[in-house]
Amino acid sequence: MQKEIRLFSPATVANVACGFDVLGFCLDTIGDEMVIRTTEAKGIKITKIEGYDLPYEAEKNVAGVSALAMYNALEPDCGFEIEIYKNIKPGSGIGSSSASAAGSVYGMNLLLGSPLDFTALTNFAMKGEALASQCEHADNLAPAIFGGFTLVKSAKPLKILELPTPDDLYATLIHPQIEIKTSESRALLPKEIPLDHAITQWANVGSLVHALHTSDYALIKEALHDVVIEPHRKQLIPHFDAVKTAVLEAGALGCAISGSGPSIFALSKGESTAKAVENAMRNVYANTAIDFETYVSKINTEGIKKIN
Ligand SMILES: Nc1ncnc2c1ncn2[C@@H]1O[C@H](COP(=O)(O)OP(=O)(O)O)[C@@H](O)[C@H]1O
Ligand SMILES: N[C@@H](CCOP(=O)(O)O)C(=O)O
Repeated sequence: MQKEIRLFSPATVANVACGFDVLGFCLDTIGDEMVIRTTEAKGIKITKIEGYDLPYEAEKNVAGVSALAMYNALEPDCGFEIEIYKNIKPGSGIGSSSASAAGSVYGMNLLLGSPLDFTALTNFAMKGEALASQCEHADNLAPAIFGGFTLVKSAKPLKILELPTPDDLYATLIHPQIEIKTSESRALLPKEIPLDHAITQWANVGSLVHALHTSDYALIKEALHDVVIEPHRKQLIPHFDAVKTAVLEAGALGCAISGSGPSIFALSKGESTAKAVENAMRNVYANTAIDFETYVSKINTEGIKKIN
């Protein structure tokens, strides 16, 4: 008998300022929907894509690549159809590719009776993510699958640490409607970094992890800085410095590039500050010719979930 499942697959913020390729958190209000269905015919088929123009061939769509990796490893006695209802614009910096790569394997696993744990699912989803970014990074996939804040302790072998989410922490995002491909934004980065920058950055990562554990908002504020990646990428994002200045004046704890951009995120203590930060972001872009969307979101501690 055919079985199907409908999922909400959330957007995510990777890097979280200081944690390039290791830190990420999951958003609440922004995400794709996906339907995964078992079929008698073997194999993986993408049968519907709405929202954005993306390839239907499983080998060219991140959802198909991760699904095929899992399918070939498990060799189940059914096939799967995938429908993607895309709300997250590809090339957004809020984990558009990750939502699809994670959603297909998460749904297949549920339909198969959950034989795999979240780390194994993330491992298969990384194969899909690699199609988009030319690199098997898990800093969007881990928060999409586990929920909350996550730290990728190592990618090979994959080890993910779940971090606590302070109750009153809110994210605000602005997404300028331009596309920055993760693969291109990664190509800009230096292969080596000065030791003093590395020292600052790993002190900030350690401090941010400690601050999340202790709900220390003052320390979150001190730790949300990126001296390694932001100087190289910020020129891709129009008005980045103006947004950062405006949101810090509006009371945000910190502000940085979301993933590889162009989205910019800020973290704030309390919803009213997060909304004031949204206004500050909007005011900067309102006087420009660039279209944009803004979002205020609680941190989503659940991750991908079954709906209906
Ligand atoms: N299901 C999918 N969802 C999003 N992007 C996809 C998908 N399948 C393939 N892609 C390709 O991946 C690229 C977008 O991924 P990426 O550059 O990492 O953006 P994002 O930061 O939004 O994840 C685009 O080239 C897009 O065509
Ligand atoms: N660590 C990666 C994260 C990319 O995130 P995305 O949302 O832009 O795909 C990077 O910074 O390259």
